[in-house]
Amino acid sequence: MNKILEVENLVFKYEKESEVNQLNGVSFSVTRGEWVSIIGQNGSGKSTTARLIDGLFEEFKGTVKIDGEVLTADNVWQLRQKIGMVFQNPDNQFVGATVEDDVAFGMENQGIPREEMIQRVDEALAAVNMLDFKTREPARLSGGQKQRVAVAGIIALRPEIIILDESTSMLDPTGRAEIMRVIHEIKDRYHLTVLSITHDLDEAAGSDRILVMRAGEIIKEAAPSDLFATRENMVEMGLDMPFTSNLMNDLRASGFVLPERYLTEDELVDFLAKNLNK
Ligand SMILES: Nc1ncnc2c1ncn2[C@@H]1O[C@H](COP(=O)(O)OP(=O)(O)OP(=O)(O)O)[C@@H](O)[C@H]1O
Repeated sequence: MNKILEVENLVFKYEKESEVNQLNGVSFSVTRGEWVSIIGQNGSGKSTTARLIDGLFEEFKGTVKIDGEVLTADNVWQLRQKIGMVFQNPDNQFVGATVEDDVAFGMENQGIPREEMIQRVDEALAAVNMLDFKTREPARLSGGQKQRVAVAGIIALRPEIIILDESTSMLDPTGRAEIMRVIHEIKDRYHLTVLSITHDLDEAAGSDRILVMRAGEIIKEAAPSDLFATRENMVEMGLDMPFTSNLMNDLRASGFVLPERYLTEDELVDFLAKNLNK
């Protein structure tokens, strides 16, 4: 299998003097084209892991391999071009005077020709439904609109790995689903890899694989259907269940016979539509 990302035994702490590590031996790998979600309680080390992969910390133990190359202080700028990271707070990533400048910014740094840049800016803004805001000032947008523009900036760059760190947390459920659909489409079209940190379990349910973090460690790695199969599993890890799992449990309690496995929202709707009409 072609591994685009391999992380081995990462140990990291923010403060040298501290006795507590924020990452305590994190290891996992991601195959090219995969969509992997990281979930876990607040403070479990999800964002720290993502930042470390993006080369934002110099001092850590363990190795990060991107596209087969070990990340070092010497190649961080070159390897970082393969990664497009969308942070939780979009305010920290706006640099341009207008939305279009902003989306173009990363491409300018990569020396992409002007004609192609203009085309990609329009394409990316259209994908996130923000084309009408092209000449607006980013600072005046709402939190959700800023997140859309931040996603457009990354889509336009077409990095090999997209890392989403709670990148849709300011959007309402419809907006969130819309952006996720766009990222899924882009991912498939350009065969990208996605690593997504999220608190939204319904979103995580759409991934190929889920990593669960607790106290700086990965405590579980599973396909969504296996992870969400039992409530005990999730409760034990201090997590809730996705919406459909909770709904399925309630329906079972009222006497409905449902499949044992986890169903996505669409699958559950289909199942109920077929079986309620009988
Ligand atoms: N800049 C920092 N300096 C010191 N400690 C930090 C810093 N950033 C995060 N931490 C601590 O590191 C630990 C892991 O934080 P991290 O943000 O990686 O967790 P997380 O799982 O992403 O949480 P959340 O879901 O709340 O975003 C937490 O205890 C946090 O308080």
